[in-house]
Amino acid sequence: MEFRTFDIEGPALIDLKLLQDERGFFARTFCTQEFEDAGLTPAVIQCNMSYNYKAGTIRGMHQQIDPAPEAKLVRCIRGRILDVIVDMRPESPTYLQHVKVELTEDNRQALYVPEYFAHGYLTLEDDCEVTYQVSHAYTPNTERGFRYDDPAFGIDWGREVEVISDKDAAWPLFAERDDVEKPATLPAPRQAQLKEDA
Ligand SMILES: Cc1cn([C@H]2C[C@H](O)[C@@H](COP(=O)(O)OP(=O)(O)O[C@H]3O[C@@H](C)C(=O)[C@@H](O)[C@H]3O)O2)c(=O)[nH]c1=O
Repeated sequence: MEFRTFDIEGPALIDLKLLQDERGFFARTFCTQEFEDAGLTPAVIQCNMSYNYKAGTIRGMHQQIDPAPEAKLVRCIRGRILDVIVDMRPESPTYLQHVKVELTEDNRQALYVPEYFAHGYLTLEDDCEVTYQVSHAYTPNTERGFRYDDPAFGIDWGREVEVISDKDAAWPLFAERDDVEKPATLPAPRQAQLKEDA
């Protein structure tokens, strides 16, 4: 695997190393040692899959807080998604900034989502399937959610959202909440860059 990092501390974009032969290829998709060497949390407690009928379906933005924070490794195995994470660590110099990547069945990339980040994705085609492994058992009462279109994040999703759960449509806006740490002035929204592109 090849790990690329962003100018936000923590997340990583992971490329597979394909070992090709006449049958096709072999690739390692997860390795405790390689994750440790790259400074990522390697715990896998649960593996999940979600399927989406329609392009324009959004899930998120979801965050697990203490005492059950989750690191995630997200991969799109069918179709194309826009995967977005927001730095929700108040002590971070990049608090409220986001990472946005396109994960597709063709690029086979995975996004490593560190603990405390909010995560969401938008399908760019019909019939998208996403798998992700998580570092903590699902704990519904530590889930916190944010609006995908929250002006505090300023995420450009690039297309209309057509399908959203009632739960995700109803999250309160960052500016109106009392369960988050608010800076005296909200920073301008910013999308992180891959280090090699910065
Ligand atoms: C996430 C999850 C949900 N569920 C249940 C709760 C509910 O009945 C049903 C659907 O849940 P949700 O609507 O929360 O599913 P979904 O919107 O797909 O939630 C997921 O969104 C993405 C963006 C993430 O980052 C994931 O961690 C997870 O939060 O599945 C579990 O039983 N175990 C789980 O681990």
